[in-house]
Amino acid sequence: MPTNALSTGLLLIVCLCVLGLLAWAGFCFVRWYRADDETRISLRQARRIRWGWKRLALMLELAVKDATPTVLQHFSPQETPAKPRVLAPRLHTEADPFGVTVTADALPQVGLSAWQDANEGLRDAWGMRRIRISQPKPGVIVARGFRREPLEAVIRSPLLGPDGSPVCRPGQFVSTDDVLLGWDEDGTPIVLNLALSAHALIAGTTRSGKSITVNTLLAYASLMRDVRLIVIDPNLGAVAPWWRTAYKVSDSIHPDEPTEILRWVREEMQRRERLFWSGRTDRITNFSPELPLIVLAIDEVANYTRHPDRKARERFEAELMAIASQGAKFGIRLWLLTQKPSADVLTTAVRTNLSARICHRVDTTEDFLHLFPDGRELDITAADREMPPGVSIASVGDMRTPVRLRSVYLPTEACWQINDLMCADGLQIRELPDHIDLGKAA
Ligand SMILES: Nc1ncnc2c1ncn2[C@@H]1O[C@H](COP(=O)(O)OP(=O)(O)OP(=O)(O)O)[C@@H](O)[C@H]1O
Repeated sequence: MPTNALSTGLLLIVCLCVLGLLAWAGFCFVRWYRADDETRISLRQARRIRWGWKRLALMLELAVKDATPTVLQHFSPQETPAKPRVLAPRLHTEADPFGVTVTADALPQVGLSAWQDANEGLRDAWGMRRIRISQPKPGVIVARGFRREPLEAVIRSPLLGPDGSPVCRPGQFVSTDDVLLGWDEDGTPIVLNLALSAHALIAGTTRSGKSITVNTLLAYASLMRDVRLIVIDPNLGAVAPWWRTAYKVSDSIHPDEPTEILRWVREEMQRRERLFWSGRTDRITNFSPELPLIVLAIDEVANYTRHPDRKARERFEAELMAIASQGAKFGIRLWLLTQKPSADVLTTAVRTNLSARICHRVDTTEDFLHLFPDGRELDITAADREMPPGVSIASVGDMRTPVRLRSVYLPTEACWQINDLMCADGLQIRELPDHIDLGKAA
């Protein structure tokens, strides 16, 4: 029966619409549920942007009026001419912790310059602190709205939940996973891939945020099942939370004990050399628990390279140089931390091998130039007293130019909690040093 077929068809369409709506509602709920507090605020803002868009586009001359009659209007018997239609660019919004990214179609006569002219109006109407407008390809306009400045925000590490306790588990990561170091001033995530990266240098005066930055690195390295962590730290600051689980540790102030560790690393490099023959390769790129990537972090490296015991200092520097120049291809990643990156702390030969650079606030332009030799040509500097803790100038991975980076916030207390999880999982390999009594410390 045709009527029956019609009603079945209608019912099917209604069912499909309801299913579509349910799927959409489910998607929105999951997105909302998984978002952090700041992203939820941005999600609300994104909704407001979409709802008020047509009116706003017209007011800011980002819409065009089209007087061409539609097919229906063309054949309708009206005497009066058809009302022009408002054509506003189609929008796609994406929320993140810093604001909303709006991607829009460019219309004829409403291109990049029209959007740039409307920048102030958009900023006020959308309630943003600033909007960066770009045209990544012809026909597409991107308006990146910032509710808050990425460099001013305190951004919790993704390893922590909303209450600040760890939401990670031991062995969760591998060395090829990206480590989120932080965000640049445009809200772009800055990530580091330990397996693909090389050695690194982190500099900054006291209280500039070096430890918080290195906490992230040490935490991820500890949670990676194909990474072995070695930490040398005369201040017992960065190493303390990882003391019980790191493969090798030293808090010695004299260079001899660290030199022994470096020697072991070098011997390991020699052991790995035969893999080049069997694997017909010139570098190790695949890591596993049997052949782990070795992350070797040395805090306050100046303590060793400027130690008054000249012979001991030279032995340390010789080993360090060998690892810096040859270690990367054997699967060693050297991370050196120093307050002052000057030539008497690290020789140019060592420094040139540390290709990833993170420079927190430093005292002088010379210090900055030691990390970024072409720093005078950059319009950013870390020799800036106003630079807040946790912000640095960074160049990691295949970045072409250095960026301002706000490190994610992973406090030392949270590192201890992560390490407690590792110990509970049976990964403890040593006790805390004799003189440390956790009961008393608590
Ligand atoms: N990414 C960050 N987000 C928010 N606050 C930060 C961040 N980094 C550092 N801070 C703040 O700055 C303080 C000092 O940071 P941190 O201990 O890392 O400095 P440091 O350079 O290691 O100092 P020192 O050399 O004295 O150990 C922290 O206690 C914290 O309050």
